[in-house]
Amino acid sequence: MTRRTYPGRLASGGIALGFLHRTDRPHTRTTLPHRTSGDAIHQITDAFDAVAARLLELSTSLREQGKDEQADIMEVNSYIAQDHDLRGKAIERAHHGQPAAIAIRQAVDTYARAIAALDDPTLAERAADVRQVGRRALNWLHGEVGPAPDQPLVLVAHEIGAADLLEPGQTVTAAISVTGGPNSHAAIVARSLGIPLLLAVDPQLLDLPDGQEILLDADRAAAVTHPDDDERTRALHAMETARTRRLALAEERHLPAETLDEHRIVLRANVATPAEARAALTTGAEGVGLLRTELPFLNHPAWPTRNQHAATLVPVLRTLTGQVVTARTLDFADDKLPPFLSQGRKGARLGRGLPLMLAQPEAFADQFRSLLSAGADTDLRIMIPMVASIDELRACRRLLQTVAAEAGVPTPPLGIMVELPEAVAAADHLAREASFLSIGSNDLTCQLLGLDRRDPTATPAMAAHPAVLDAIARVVTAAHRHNRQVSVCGDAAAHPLVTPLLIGIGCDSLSVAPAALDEVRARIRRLRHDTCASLAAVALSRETPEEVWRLVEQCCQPSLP
Ligand SMILES: C=C(OP(=O)(O)O)C(=O)O
Repeated sequence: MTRRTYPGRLASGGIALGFLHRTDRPHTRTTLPHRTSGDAIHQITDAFDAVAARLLELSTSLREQGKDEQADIMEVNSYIAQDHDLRGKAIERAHHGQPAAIAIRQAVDTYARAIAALDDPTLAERAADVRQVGRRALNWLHGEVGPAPDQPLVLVAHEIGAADLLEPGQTVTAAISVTGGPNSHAAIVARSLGIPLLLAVDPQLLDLPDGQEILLDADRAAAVTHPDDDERTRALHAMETARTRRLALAEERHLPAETLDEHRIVLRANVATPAEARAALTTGAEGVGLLRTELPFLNHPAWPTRNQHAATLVPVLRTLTGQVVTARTLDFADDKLPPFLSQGRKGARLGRGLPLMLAQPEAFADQFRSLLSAGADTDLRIMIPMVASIDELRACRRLLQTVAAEAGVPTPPLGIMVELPEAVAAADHLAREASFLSIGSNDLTCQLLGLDRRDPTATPAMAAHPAVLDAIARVVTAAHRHNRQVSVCGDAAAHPLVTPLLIGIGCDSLSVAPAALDEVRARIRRLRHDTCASLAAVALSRETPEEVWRLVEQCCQPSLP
């Protein structure tokens, strides 16, 4: 028994112990058991039908348990298994004489590769879903959908899928994957279930036999085979502590996000789907601080029409009836350009969302029309991304006023995202005319520090860089001079080393992922606003983010449950 450590990249933290179970062992048999009596074409159809039905069953059972976000993911996977294009590609190969398993494998590869080639990180993750569906179809053909062992499992795969983590009748304590990204569905599900997930491990791990004990240790971002007794005890203890902590944080949901010296912070959620909107309300969000509207259109062939906007907006806004909803207009930026904008634009400054939208006033007006109508039962606010100048804000307002007048409804509050250095420089003018300001710390940090958003060093903690803090402080001062509220809706709002600084600088509101709401609320409730203000003042005089992180660690680390 050799002990070995496999380092990786953490996509979901925690410590867990369990027995290795590989979910995607290669099929070695050349002949298939007779799952179906028909030819290859029938086998393909039956395999995809069986997978679609299984995933739908899984989705229904998750929905019955109130796990809507996970249910939605399974439902989407089931639609992939029903996709005519995908099946068609496999059937075409079968027509040319290929056996069902090979036809499915090749069709799935081609389909997934075509999606991944769009060079968009979000779609690359959808390609992973297609491969998972393909793997399930192949498993079905090989008769390998039996129940998993009744033990605490550490799932291991070349590429873990969300459905692997959700399969009922098994206890998954952790998962390890050779490939996959931190934004994959598997990573989202792992984080929402509190299952530690390690990515980018050495593929040699795949050669280990099922059933051997394996430890996933977030502190070391590593998996360890044959852990010793001390490691085992520590892991079991950490697992129990994490479970108790999640329950304790949830106990505070009904309490306001207020510091010990009674400074109130408005705590909202960032959402894009109805499932996230439901999760936000369940976890006590005071409405939505950022509704991302562009995500459904990243693979869209043309500017979305009014009806296409409505199809995506109505379900999520219906969930949010009566709530504050800060809806951001389409934000097609360099790192998320749909095909109809990407040609020849890579890296070009024009790739930023707002100039593109203003160059298409009819497309822009269509989104306003849909928002006004779909959001009629919400407390709707509209937010413009990537604003660089007062002229841009005025152009947006004129268009919104025209659309609202046509519809015979009042013009909703119109605010801006501050995520460009130009907006920081023009903060005073912008604050005078915008109804509210929201700091997009993800982009602003990268813009100010010259980082690419896909750069692994572009972490939310980098918002503690004194240059970024200084920019945020300027925006807050300008906004408060004009009685405008400032929110932060980038990921830094939820980072333990940045939240106290944002509160200390004077941000009025934080908007975070629904999964982070309990933790951020509990953190706010254990901070003092006056301490945060002194801390922020000192941080602004420091030179590096490392110095600021140390400062926060020393004076402002509340002990959460
Ligand atoms: C919230 C932000 O926008 P995005 O949706 O691009 O992350 C941001 O940049 O901080």
